[in-house]
Formats: sequence, structure tokens, C-alpha cells
Amino acid sequence: MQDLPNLFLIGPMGAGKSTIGRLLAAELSRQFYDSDHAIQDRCGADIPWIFDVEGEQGFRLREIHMIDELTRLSSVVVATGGGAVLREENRRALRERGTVVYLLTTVDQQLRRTAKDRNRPLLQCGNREQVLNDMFAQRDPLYRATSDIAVRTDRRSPRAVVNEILRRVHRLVDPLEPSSTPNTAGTLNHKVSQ
Ligand SMILES: Nc1ncnc2c1ncn2[C@@H]1O[C@H](COP(=O)(O)OP(=O)(O)OP(=O)(O)O)[C@@H](O)[C@H]1O
Ligand SMILES: O=C(O)C1=C[C@@H](O)[C@@H](O)[C@H](O)C1
Ligand SMILES: [Mg+2]
Repeated sequence: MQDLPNLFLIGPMGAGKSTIGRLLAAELSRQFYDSDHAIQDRCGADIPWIFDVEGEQGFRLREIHMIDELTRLSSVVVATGGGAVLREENRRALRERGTVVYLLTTVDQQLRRTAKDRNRPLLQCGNREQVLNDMFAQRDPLYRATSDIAVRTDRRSPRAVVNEILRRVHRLVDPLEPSSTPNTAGTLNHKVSQ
């Protein structure tokens, strides 16, 4: 069986990138990095503070530097922030340096999973559903263009999502691997597993 490349998780807030990334890395005995956490550690301040003081643009610049740094590592699992795909530099680094997994869920699930959270500045508003719908419209094409596979995280446990990612990534890397089901041309990339 071939070694797996770096695995990078992208997708909207509350899709489960941090939760699933940690589990996935443990399963593969790899180092796990979360770009949001790494930015906070480096800066010594939390994300709301960075947004307050430096604005979203300041945060995005920090995010570009951090994603460049993390994607240069080897044999790692990296969970990115929900808005990482907004920047071309990030999309290119992710695509060129590993296999990119798009985690997606419904806006209803996002609302539920982020309901009590105060650490996501873009959701501290009265019209969270509208904000999430608008973000989806803007970002879904970018997530798709950047990713190798897409996996839904609603209606299944984090553990089941990890198993599905591993199955799909193994198939991408080594379509002839015996435990893989046969590759049907055109069905692998961006087929969202239900
Ligand atoms: N498959 C799942 N089933 C149920 N709950 C989940 C699942 N995945 C994640 N969660 C829960 O949803 C919440 C948000 O997940 P998480 O922080 O991993 O999202 P994220 O994609 O990293 O978001 P962000 O982009 O804001 O960093 C957490 O409380 C987590 O426990
Ligand atoms: O979707 C977004 O734009 C964000 C998602 C979070 O992961 C953080 O990166 C930050 O709150 C911005
Ligand atoms: Mg996260």
C-alpha cells in the first residue's frame, strides 16, 4: 500500500474540520495541526481579538502565512479555517502540497453546532442563518475547486466520517489496492458520499 500524502481539511464553520482532523491524525499516528489554533498560539491572542484589532484582512494575512507554513510539512493532517479558500495563495498551497478533503454539512447543522460559540466573529450577529447561506453560495465553488474529495459530516458520527475519508483517500492514492472497490471512471472526485 502506498504512503498517504498530507491530508488537508477544508469546509465551512461547524463542518467538523477540527474534530475530524484530530481523530484522523490519531488514526494515522500523524501530527495534527489546526490553522486557527496555530494562528492564536503564534499571536498570543484569540481570533475575536485579532478580528477586533486587525480586522478580517489582518486575520487573513496571518492565515496565509500559517497555511503556507503548515502545508510545507510532511505527513501531517491540517484542519484549515472556514475562510481559508477565499485566498488564491491558500488554494494553491493546499492543492499542490497534499490531498484536500472538503467536509460539508447542512446550514441547519452548522447553526446547531455553532449555537453557543463565541469564538467565530463572523457569526456574532442576529442573522446567522442568512450569513451561513451567503457564505455557502460564495464558498462552495471554491471548496469544490480546491478539493480532491467531498464528504458529508451530517447524519454520521465523527468516527464514521474518518473511516469514510480513509476509504476514499486510499482509493484515490491507489485505485488497485485490494481493499478498494473498483474505480469507475469519473465517479471518484467530488462525488459527495451520503
Ligand atoms: N460528525 C459530527 N457529528 C456531530 N457533531 C459534530 C460532528 N463533527 C463535528 N461536530 C461538532 O460540531 C462542532 C463544531 O465542529 P468543529 O469545531 O470541528 O468545526 P470546524 O469545521 O472546525 O469549524 P471552524 O471552521 O469554525 O473551525 C463541535 O462541537 C463538534 O463536536
Ligand atoms: O469561515 C470563516 O471565515 C472563519 C472560520 C473559522 O474557522 C475562523 O478561521 C474564523 O472565525 C473565520
Ligand atoms: Mg475548526
